[in-house]
Amino acid sequence: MIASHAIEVDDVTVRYGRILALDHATVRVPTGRICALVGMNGSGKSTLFKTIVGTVSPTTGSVSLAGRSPAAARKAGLVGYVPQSEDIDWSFPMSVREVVMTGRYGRLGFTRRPKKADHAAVDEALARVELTEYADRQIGQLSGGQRKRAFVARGIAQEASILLLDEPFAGVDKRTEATITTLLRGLADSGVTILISTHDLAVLPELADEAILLMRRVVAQGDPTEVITTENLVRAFGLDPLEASRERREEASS
Ligand SMILES: Nc1ncnc2c1ncn2[C@@H]1O[C@H](COP(=O)(O)OP(=O)(O)OP(=O)(O)O)[C@@H](O)[C@H]1O
Repeated sequence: MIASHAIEVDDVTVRYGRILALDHATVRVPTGRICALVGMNGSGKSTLFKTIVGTVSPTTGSVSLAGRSPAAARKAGLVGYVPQSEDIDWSFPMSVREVVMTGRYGRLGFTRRPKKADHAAVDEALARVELTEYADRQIGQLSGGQRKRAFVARGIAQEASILLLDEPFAGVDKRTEATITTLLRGLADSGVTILISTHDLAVLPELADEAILLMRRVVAQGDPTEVITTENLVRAFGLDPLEASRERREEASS
């Protein structure tokens, strides 16, 4: 049976020593939907991802992915994770093709030797993100937007049924943003469940079926137009959003 919610996060609290990063957060993402996770710096977005992937253990609550624990889901290759760019060592001597092939590792078996089907899956994933001509470049020799697309290709090659993307639009231009959005919509339409963290409220109407506002706890979750209200933004960001963007402009120009 297919679970109606591919991602179920129940009452999860995470502490790093004395820092409370997530406070009794409950999140549900329906199968085949795109859900945007919105929150200010330090609101717990990456921590939520790490808890879902299973690299951070909650002090309260639990996570279920298509009915499995994070460890079991990871072992079964159900979850693809596109981390923040800062979390990746771009000087690592790996080509784009090799990075995308790491998405197949869970399927390669004992010998770790890719078969014809694995090469075909990697070629197809590279084509879908329009990186075929960059396949043999070292990953550090890509632009910011191409780097994001390389990791999205890894998730596609993995044939993950749950895809987590941490800030995929940070530092990318409008064209790449549109390419990634179209690609994600196609994946969701084929049944992949997608959770994306973003600061960019402007992408939400095009991108997301659902939105979650996070401020250590879940301030609101649901239809983006109902979640992204001035009242909720003030609760999540602590400032009137117009005021916040004015402050950011002033900071940038000073
Ligand atoms: N390994 C860690 N050790 C201690 N504190 C941490 C650790 N990782 C995160 N934190 C703290 O936990 C809180 C939540 O951090 P997290 O990275 O989840 O936020 P975020 O919403 O992803 O932020 P950003 O938008 O800046 O990436 C912050 O106060 C952060 O300083």
